[in-house]
Amino acid sequence: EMFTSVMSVKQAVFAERQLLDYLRTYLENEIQRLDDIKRFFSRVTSLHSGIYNDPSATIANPIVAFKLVKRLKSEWMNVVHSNEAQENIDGLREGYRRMEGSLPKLEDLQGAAQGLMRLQDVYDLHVEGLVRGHFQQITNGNAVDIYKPPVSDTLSGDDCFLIGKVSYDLEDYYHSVQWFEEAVRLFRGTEWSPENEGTLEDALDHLAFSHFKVCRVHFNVEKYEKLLDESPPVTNQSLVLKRPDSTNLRTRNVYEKLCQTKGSQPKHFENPSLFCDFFTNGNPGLLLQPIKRELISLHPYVVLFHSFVTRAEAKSIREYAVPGLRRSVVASGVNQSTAEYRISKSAWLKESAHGVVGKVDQRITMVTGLNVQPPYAEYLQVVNYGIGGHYEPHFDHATSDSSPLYRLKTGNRVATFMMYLSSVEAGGYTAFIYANFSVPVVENGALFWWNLHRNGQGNVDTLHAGCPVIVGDKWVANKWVHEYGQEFQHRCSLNPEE
Ligand SMILES: O=C(O)CCC(=O)C(=O)O
Ligand SMILES: [Fe+2]
Repeated sequence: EMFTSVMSVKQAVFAERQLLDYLRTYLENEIQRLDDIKRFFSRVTSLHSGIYNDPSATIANPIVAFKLVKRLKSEWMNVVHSNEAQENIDGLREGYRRMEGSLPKLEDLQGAAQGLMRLQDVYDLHVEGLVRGHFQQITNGNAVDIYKPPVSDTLSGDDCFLIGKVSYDLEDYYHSVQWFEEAVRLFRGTEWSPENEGTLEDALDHLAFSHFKVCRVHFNVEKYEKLLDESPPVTNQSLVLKRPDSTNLRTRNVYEKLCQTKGSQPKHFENPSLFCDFFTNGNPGLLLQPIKRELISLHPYVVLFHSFVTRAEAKSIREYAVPGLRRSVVASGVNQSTAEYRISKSAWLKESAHGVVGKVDQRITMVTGLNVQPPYAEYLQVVNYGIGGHYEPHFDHATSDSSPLYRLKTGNRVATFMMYLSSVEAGGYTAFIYANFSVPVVENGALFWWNLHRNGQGNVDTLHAGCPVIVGDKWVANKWVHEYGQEFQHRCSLNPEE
């Protein structure tokens, strides 16, 4: 599940370096082997253009005759039946086999392809742009960069073919049509390569079937043949692709808009009850270095603390979490399971005695007044997002009595304290769907909000999401505070309105 965390993808770079070493050895051995054969070839060729030009005279020489017989009986056989080629390829395959455990699996390829398609959808990216390594939207007929990466790469025909194939296998013909069209266009201009999975014919074949599925009419053979013959790229202008509707279309539209923009985040000057200040919470520990507080929203109550952790603290928490990173799970009935809608890896830092984690816990208590010691809060959860990693709209608090969150026996998650432990080049906003605003990743900052009303009911306005990361290695850490132990900080109320 390498694709679920950029951290794990980074490790794949080392695996490929090792493979390069094996391939280099293989190539050197093969070049050596062919050089040896070439030497034999030249030697025998020169005999035939030299002393054998007068065969009757030469063959009479017993030495020459012996050498001819020996060559034909022995040397040719040794050359033709050499095992060296086999030994070389076996060596390469053995090296590859040793590496196999640390190489991506089929699910990683599928996950990475789906990550790209997720970016395409959520940020409304233009496929031709992606193929050229650009993150672009079409606005009034012009391609506009939403992010210009300093380093980039382009996609080949075969890359597009595989992305198309992933969606095709999932019967998602909306995406497969678009990617196969690109594959066809690119395959046309390039030669076959040994590393390719597909060919122009494969791409056309799959494109034709995808078209048929999208249009629900037979893609006529005539058109198909025309596609084969035509040399300029074929983009099917007549076909207007419609993205399949999802069950939660309303939240999807708002969610995607909030990922692309900050939404209707109220400006502080428009709403005087929103403000920024230096905050000590009356705590002597913060007197010398108050926290920069920005009140972002009143309903729900959301606060952003700037520079909540130092860069060094963020780094050591990330490093401390790496060995424990596992595919993130979500509550599913009484259990937990992995889900498409949460693509990341996470680690629970149970050793809160560890210096930095303890210090951060203390600081959360100073700023919020909340008791963050287990079992009144959960261990710190550190999260690293993957390729197009995201967390679709969800509540942090339990919405069903059977939720595994109640195992701590300290009630529901009354509040969330979420720290951004990295910056992100593009994407990855935290979006509050019903509240209609989003917060971009603020490196070393922390977001705080109450999940529950004072009456203990979940506040539906806290529905929130982590938008897909376009480019970057996004890390966050969650401290979820439970109801029990906070009675004096978050007083309860019987008022159904509170
Ligand atoms: O990554 C984000 O911005 C949000 C993460 C989140 O909501 C969560 O981990 O529960
Ligand atoms: Fe959340």
